This record gives sequence, C-alpha cells and structure tokens, in this order.
Amino acid sequence: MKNIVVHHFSVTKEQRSMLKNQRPLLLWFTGLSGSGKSTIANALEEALSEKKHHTYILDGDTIRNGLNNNLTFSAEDRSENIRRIAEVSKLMLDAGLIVLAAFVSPYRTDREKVKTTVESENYIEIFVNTPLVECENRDVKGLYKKARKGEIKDFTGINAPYEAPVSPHITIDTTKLSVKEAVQEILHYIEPKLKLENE
Ligand SMILES: Nc1ncnc2c1ncn2[C@@H]1O[C@H](COP(=O)(O)OS(=O)(=O)O)[C@@H](OP(=O)(O)O)[C@H]1O
Ligand SMILES: Nc1ncnc2c1ncn2[C@@H]1O[C@H](COP(=O)(O)OP(=O)(O)O)[C@@H](O)[C@H]1O
Repeated sequence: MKNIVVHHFSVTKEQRSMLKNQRPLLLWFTGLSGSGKSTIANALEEALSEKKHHTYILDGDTIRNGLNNNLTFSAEDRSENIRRIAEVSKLMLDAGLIVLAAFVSPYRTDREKVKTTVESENYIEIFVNTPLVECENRDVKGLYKKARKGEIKDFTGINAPYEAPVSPHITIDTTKLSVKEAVQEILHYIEPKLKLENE
C-alpha cells in the first residue's frame, strides 16, 4: 500500500482541450536511428503550429540528456525509457496538447504499453520505415560507422533488434516520400481526429 490518495482537481481534461480547440493526440514515431523521425516530427509540428494547434515534441536527444540520463540502451533500460515517456505523454495529453514523440522504440511490447497507458484512441503509430541501408548511408551522427567497428554495443539494426510494427496507422518510407509529402500524408490522416466532437 503506497498511502497515496488522488486529489481531484476542478479543471478537467475536456476543459483544457476545449480551450485549445483541439482533441489531444499522441503521434508516436518509431523507426531506426536516421530513419527521419525527428525531421518529419519537426516539419509536422511547424505545419500544425501554422494551423494554430498546440503541440510539443519529445525526442531521444532531449529526453536521454535530461529525464532519462541514467538509462542505457539495454533492452531493460529501453523499456524503462519508453515507460517514462508514455507517462510524460499522458500528462501532456491531459494538458490538452498534441504530442509528437520520436523514439526508436524497437520493441513491440513497449509500444503496446504506450498505447495502453494513453488509451488506444489517443495513440497514432507512425512507422518511419526507412531501410537500414539508407539509414546507414545517411549516418547523420556517425553512429552506424562506430557500431560497425564494434565501438557501440546494442546498436539498433546492427547488433540489437528492431521489431517492425505489425499494423501501424501510418507507414512512411522516406526513400519514396519527401519530408513535405510525409507531412501531408500524416496531416490527411490526423486532421479529422483533431476536431472536437461538437464541431
Ligand atoms: N545503442 C543505440 N541504439 C540506438 N540508438 C542509439 C544507441 N546509442 C545511441 N543512440 C542514439 O540514441 C537515440 C535513440 O534513443 P531512443 O531513446 O529513441 O532509443 S530507444 O527508444 O530507447 O530504443 C538515437 O537517436 P535517433 O537517431 O534520433 O533515433 C541514436 O542517436
Ligand atoms: N524524406 C525524408 N524524410 C525525412 N528525413 C529525410 C528524408 N530524406 C532525407 N532525410 C534526411 O535523413 C536524416 C534523418 O535524420 P533524423 O530526422 O535525425 O532521423 P531520426 O530522428 O529517425 O534519427 C536527416 O538528415 C534528413 O535530412
């Protein structure tokens, strides 16, 4: 028994959502390092901001440098990383925001838990399905080169697994779609879902 009693605050999630004139959603980007998660999330946030939506991006670099700076890339720590991010996302949804979360999140069970934490109707899974060979060619941060030389252990796609989503809401292959086209495809899917029911 934790002896914790939840206090019920007066302003509700619905009121916060109405003030922002949007239905909160979690847009969960998953894919290999260098697949394009952050680039697309950034361009999507720009497009949503132009449409006066209230958004926030959570991504690996910020979270792993702050909140989760005690975690490694072992399977166990990745699960804990994703669990904490799911809890943060839940708070942000409660605040009425559209949350764009960009994490490798290589394990199916961890992504399933995110969906349960925030409730499935609030969760949109976007699989940035860029082939490994392309991610490695880009090697934005030089990490694939290091991983191939054996300097990084547990590197996703090289010596740690990536479990592709089975039925993502949206799949983007960045070798076939430009950033702009990817944003258009995501917007087309989410815009009806962002509307409040009484609109
Ligand atoms: N071992 C290993 N495997 C995968 N990625 C690694 C690793 N070590 C460091 N990095 C860098 O950390 C970013 C991934 O962090 P995430 O928090 O998204 O990973 S995870 O969801 O917990 O699997 C990832 O950033 P992105 O390139 O933005 O995906 C990498 O740059
Ligand atoms: N169609 C595309 N969509 C997204 N990124 C692309 C695309 N084409 C090329 N890129 C490049 O691929 C890289 C993706 O890096 P990044 O967004 O940091 O990936 P991730 O966040 O998945 O690690 C960037 O340098 C980006 O400019």
